[in-house]
Amino acid sequence: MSKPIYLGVVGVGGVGTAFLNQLARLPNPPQLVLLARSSLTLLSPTPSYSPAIPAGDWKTASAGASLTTRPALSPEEIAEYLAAAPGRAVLVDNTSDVTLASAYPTFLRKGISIVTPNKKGFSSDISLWREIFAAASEGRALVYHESTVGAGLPVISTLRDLVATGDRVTRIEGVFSGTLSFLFNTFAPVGSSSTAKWSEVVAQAKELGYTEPDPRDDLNGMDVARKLTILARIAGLEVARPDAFPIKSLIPAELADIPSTSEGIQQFMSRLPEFDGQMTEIKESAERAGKVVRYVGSIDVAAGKVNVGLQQFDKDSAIAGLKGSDNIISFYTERYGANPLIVQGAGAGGDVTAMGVTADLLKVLAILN
Ligand SMILES: NC(=O)C1=CN([C@@H]2O[C@H](COP(=O)(O)OP(=O)(O)OC[C@H]3O[C@@H](n4cnc5c(N)ncnc54)[C@H](OP(=O)(O)O)[C@@H]3O)[C@@H](O)[C@H]2O)C=CC1
Ligand SMILES: N[C@@H](CC=O)C(=O)O
Ligand code: NA
Repeated sequence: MSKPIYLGVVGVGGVGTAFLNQLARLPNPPQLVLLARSSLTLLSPTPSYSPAIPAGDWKTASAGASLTTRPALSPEEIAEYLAAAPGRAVLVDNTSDVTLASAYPTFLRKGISIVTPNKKGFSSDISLWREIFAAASEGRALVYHESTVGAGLPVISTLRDLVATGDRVTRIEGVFSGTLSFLFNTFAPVGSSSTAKWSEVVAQAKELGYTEPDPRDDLNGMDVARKLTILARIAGLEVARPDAFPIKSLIPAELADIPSTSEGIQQFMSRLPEFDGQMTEIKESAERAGKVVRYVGSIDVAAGKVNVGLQQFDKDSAIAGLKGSDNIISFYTERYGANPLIVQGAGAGGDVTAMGVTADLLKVLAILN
């Protein structure tokens, strides 16, 4: 019989909640011993690390006496708790927190594997990227982050397989943001006219759980830049930082300096309608050319160049015809020649993102067991 594996989960927002629901339905789930949000941590008592936290019913269980409740713990305290568990441990980070992501090397050196949709660890300064993978081999721990690009779509695994099997990836291009795909597909659809205002569609994307916790991280292009940074690094380019190349921002200059606090986000959303005209002009300029505008990215591996921004497309092109929050990612490689390997489907949303996280966890469990 395989030994129990101990699981810590941080973040219970849109993705975290969907992940916990999927975890609760697994036939042989790991022991959930730590569950944290920004203000609260729920722990199985030491030294037994038992009872486990019920993944599907943690809110009710948190009111009972059998679990320990603490305020927020530091990443180092979480790592210490998980490292002292009586078996291998895995941390699932369902936040977008940069401090936690910066502490992945600490977890990995202690032998704690990481599964996460959080882009920050893999797309910040390249020194953190290097430290993460060095720490993983030092601690014989695993790092899986499929949902950092294209949510649950098999983008990272596909690219890693291409590289590991010796194919030469020459170019990666497409639509990498579920939010921006939804915004343009709704605001400037092909085949029908839309009267929706830009700010209304942004509010809808936020409501549907497609945006980053601060929607400006989508609108300023940084979320796409982070995804391209991750893919470029896997393809072999040493991208120093996610802002190492030009990025087109869709944030009105007047709103760029509002702070990224919850009040700041509210203020941004309530002032966005004042600037709807700017996006209408971008949409109408494409219409005058008989085209539609979309937000795309590309990596030219041979030339070492990354591009992120708006582009006009023919109405019968694959990118113009995307629906909902769909991403489309084309891999041009030596083996695939002129016909790229294409991955397409929903690129944002709690359930599809959690699918990538849960599938990664299953891969880690299969290796650790
Ligand atoms: N939504 C999507 O479609 C996709 C999301 N992702 C990534 O998934 C991650 C989560 O996104 P999403 O669920 O939408 O975000 P949410 O804002 O819905 O949830 C974030 C969660 O993280 C918690 N949190 C934030 N900071 C900390 C911290 N320092 N310590 C403990 N908990 C913290 C929040 O706590 P509290 O509950 O107390 O506020 C909240 O529970 C992000 O990295 C995002 O980029 C990736 C692909 C797609
Ligand atoms: N906000 C992101 C979520 C997935 O990474 C997006 O819209 O693509
Ligand atoms: Na993915």
